[in-house]
This record gives sequence, C-alpha cells and structure tokens, in this order.
Amino acid sequence: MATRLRPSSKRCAVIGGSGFLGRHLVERLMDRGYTVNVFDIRQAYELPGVTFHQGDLCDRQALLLALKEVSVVFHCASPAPASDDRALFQRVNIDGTRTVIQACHEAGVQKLILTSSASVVFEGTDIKNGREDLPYAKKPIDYYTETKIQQEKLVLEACSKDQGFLTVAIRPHGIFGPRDPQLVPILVDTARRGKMKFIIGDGSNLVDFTFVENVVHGHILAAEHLKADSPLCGQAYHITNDEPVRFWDFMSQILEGLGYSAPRYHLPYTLVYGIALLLWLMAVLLRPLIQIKPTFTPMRVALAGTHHYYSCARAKKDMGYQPLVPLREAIVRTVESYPHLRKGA
Ligand SMILES: NC(=O)C1=CN([C@@H]2O[C@H](COP(=O)(O)OP(=O)(O)OC[C@H]3O[C@@H](n4cnc5c(N)ncnc54)[C@H](O)[C@@H]3O)[C@@H](O)[C@H]2O)C=CC1
Ligand SMILES: CC(C)CCC[C@@H](C)[C@H]1CC[C@H]2C3=C(CC[C@]12C)[C@@]1(C)CCC(=O)C[C@@H]1CC3
Repeated sequence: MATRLRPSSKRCAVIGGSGFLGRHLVERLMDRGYTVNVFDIRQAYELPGVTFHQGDLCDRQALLLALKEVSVVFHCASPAPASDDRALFQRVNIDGTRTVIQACHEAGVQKLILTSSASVVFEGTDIKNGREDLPYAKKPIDYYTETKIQQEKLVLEACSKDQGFLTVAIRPHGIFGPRDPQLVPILVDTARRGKMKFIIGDGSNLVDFTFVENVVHGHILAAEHLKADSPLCGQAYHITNDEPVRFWDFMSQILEGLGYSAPRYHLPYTLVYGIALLLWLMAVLLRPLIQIKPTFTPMRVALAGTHHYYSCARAKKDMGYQPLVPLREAIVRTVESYPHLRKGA
C-alpha cells in the first residue's frame, strides 16, 4: 500500500516563482533552509536545490505534482498589469486561484500565502496611512485590480481552522529592486523617449515604494506566524517600506542615479488624467485595427498624481514585521543593479 508522506513544515511551493518577487522569495527561502518547488508557466533560471515544475496554474493536475508533500504554498503568480487583457486576468487571477485552493485541499497543504496588492482599496483618490479595514475599491482603477480583489476574497474566505487549511494575504505596494521588469525599465524607457520631463500635479503626493527584500521578509514572517491560534488566519496585511516618499522624488532619484535628468515642469493632474483617458479610449476603439500602448495610462497617472500610502501597524503587531532595508539603501542597490539601463549604456 502506498504511504502518504507527512508534509514537512519546511517544504514549500512558490507559484509564480520564476517572476520578479517569486525568484527573490525562492532565494530567501533556500537561505532559510526550506525545500522549494517552483511552479510557473515559464522557467526563468536554474538554482541548485530548487525543483521546477512548468505549467499553468489553471491546470489542477499539473499543480498537484508540484504540491506533493508540500505544507506551505506561496501564490505570487499573476499576469502583468500592463497586459490589459481582461479574459487573461479573469482566467488566471480568479478561476486559477480557485484551482490553486482546490489543489491545496487535495494535496493536504496546510498554509496558503497569497500575494495580493495594497491597490485593492485604491480608487484613484488619496489614501493616507490606509489601514487594512478600508473597504475594497467599489470602482477599481483597472481590471487587474478588480481581479486582485476577487482573488484576495477567495483566498481569505477559504481559511478554515476546522479543515486545517490556513490562509493569509500580503498586500505589498510599488515593489522595486534588482531584476524588476516593470518600474525601473518603464521609467527608463519613458526617459529615453524624452517623455519624463513633467511632474503630474504639484509633486507633493506621498506614495509607498517597497523594496523587494522587505516584501519577501513579510511573506516569510506571515508563513511562519500563521497558526490556528494566531490572529493572521484569514486576514490581509500591508507590507511596505514604512517610509512614504514623494512619488516624484523617488522617480527623480532613480532617474538621476542612472544618469537621466529628473522631471522639472509641472502639469495639472486633471489635464493629464483627461488626456490619458482620451488616449486609452482611442487605443480601445482602434484595437481591431492597430495595437497602441500609451505610456501614460489613466492608471499610471492616478498612481503618479495622488497620495497612496499604507500603515503596516497590523503586520508589526501580529508578526513582528519591520522593514529590513531602508529606502535610501534600497534605491542605491536598485540603481547599481541596472548598469545596462544607465544613460549611454
Ligand atoms: N510588482 C508590484 O509592484 C506589485 C506586485 N504585486 C503582486 O505580486 C505578485 C508578483 O508580481 P511580480 O513578481 O511583480 O510579477 P512577475 O510578472 O514578475 O511575476 C509573475 C509570475 O507569474 C507567472 N505566471 C503568470 N501567469 C501564470 C499562470 N497562468 N500559471 C503559472 N504562472 C503564471 C509569470 O510567468 C511570472 O513568472 C503578483 O501577484 C502581483 O499581482 C502586488 C503589488 C505590487
Ligand atoms: C510613466 C510614469 C508616469 C510612471 C512610471 C512608473 C510606473 C511604471 C510605476 C509607478 C507606480 C508603479 C505601481 C505598479 C506598476 C508600476 C508603476 C505604475 C503597480 C500597478 C503594480 C501592481 C500592483 O499591484 C500595484 C502597483 C502600484 C504601483
């Protein structure tokens, strides 16, 4: 008779482990003595001791192979927000997350840690020191965010102490750091095309940007503190650098660090938002004929021109969270990690 091995508490799977956050998480888990399975639609690297399972998370059978004898699952897979593909977001973030939960049940997984997003409460207007009890956005800024809300609800509602299946959601904001395919590359591309000359609004809006290693730290703390008698069960936690910064100061520091000029001229927020909305509408209408990808989407303009920073007091209290890397050091390390994006490189 086949015996089912008891999952070890240090055997985990990272769904989306080939991605920016996922790979940093895998590396840190390995340092901490975990055995790691990566599940992803692509294999982006090789690491001794890490077992790769290539597959789509909507495929339950493929997932089950990666979850065998695993006790902790980190789910940090998602289509990129910029893909702007409604059907894909629905399929992966909502239907796929249902499949992940089902596969966890079948494989006897004990803990599921979801990477959600602080944007689940953001509607394009100011949020200052927002706490986790803010209501979900009724009008999310884009379809990516809409599906992140549904995804978070699914995971938190699946938490069941009776069934021995515990869940928690981590809500990071503005993740950056080495190997990020999004923030720094988009910023540099915009600068190289001569479009980073303007500050949207008066430039005083404060935003959280969170160094990837701090986000990883929050995920591992959550996994290790998630127990049936802990307050973490079925809850969401903001994980930030706890150092809100002016959006345009942050962008300027990255740009100047890489040898580009910082934006200097101010444009009214409503004007830029209106233009971005118009361009977005045109792109949607012309989609059957040509593919236009505007740089200044309404979502990016809203993120660039409003306050949105969050309190991580709950994570400090319930899991002893403190950011490991301060913002100043995080920016220096990030800039140094992109020699190929320096001006003139
Ligand atoms: N980057 C950011 O600023 C923020 C990201 N997040 C969340 O953090 C998580 C990780 O994001 P990043 O590392 O930035 O993104 P990423 O795009 O670098 O990584 C996502 C990974 O998911 C994989 N994936 C996508 N669809 C899949 C599928 N159907 N089956 C299996 N794997 C699939 C991709 O291949 C990729 O490796 C996502 O859930 C995202 O929503 C939340 C807040 C901010
Ligand atoms: C062209 C410029 C106005 C802006 C360039 C920087 C942006 C690419 C980034 C600034 C804030 C970032 C951000 C995200 C993606 C990259 C930015 C828009 C997210 C949307 C990623 C996914 C999330 O869950 C929320 C993030 C908020 C901040």
